[in-house]
Amino acid sequence: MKIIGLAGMPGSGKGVVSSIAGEMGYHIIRMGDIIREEARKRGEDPGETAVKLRREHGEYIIAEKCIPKIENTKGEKILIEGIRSPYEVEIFKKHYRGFRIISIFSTRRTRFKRLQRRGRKDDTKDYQKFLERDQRELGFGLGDVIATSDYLIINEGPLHKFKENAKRILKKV
Ligand SMILES: Nc1ncnc2c1ncn2[C@@H]1O[C@H](COP(=O)(O)OP(=O)(O)OP(=O)(O)O)[C@@H](O)[C@H]1O
Repeated sequence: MKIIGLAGMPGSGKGVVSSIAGEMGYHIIRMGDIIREEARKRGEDPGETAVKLRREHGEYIIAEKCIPKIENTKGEKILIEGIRSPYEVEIFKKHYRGFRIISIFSTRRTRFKRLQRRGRKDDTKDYQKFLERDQRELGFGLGDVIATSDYLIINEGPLHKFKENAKRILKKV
């Protein structure tokens, strides 16, 4: 089984890579979906739930919730989108030899512009709010994950180039 973790700050392009991986036959597991599912049950904001879940059940909780989803997957290729902390990397490495992390980097300026354009429900046009979201993600240890990843894709240029790079790296891993 080939299993890859995907990390990057908000707006860096994780969704783009996931959809390419999907086209290549990967089964996609989104850590964000696990948080959103839990937030819905609790009637909370997903940002709040992400912090609370870790506080209540420890740093490993979101990764642990992914394991049964991975085990129930029939496919041979799995991509876990949205790894945020070194604890999560540790769990996946322990369970799956050969687990690799691909990170995506885009500058803050680029990411803010993209998120303004994307306009998903949790996207903001307020730069201060955007910085707060960045800070929350970094607080989970996302910076450490990116700094110690196995592959890095820089996403500052045109979308088609980024997609080409992503495809090449997904094939290489
Ligand atoms: N190179 C690029 N050129 C132009 N637009 C891009 C590029 N890369 C990504 N985008 C667009 O920017 C937006 C953010 O990308 P995407 O949704 O993949 O980010 P993300 O890392 O999944 O963000 P989040 O963590 O907030 O979900 C999307 O609308 C995407 O289509």
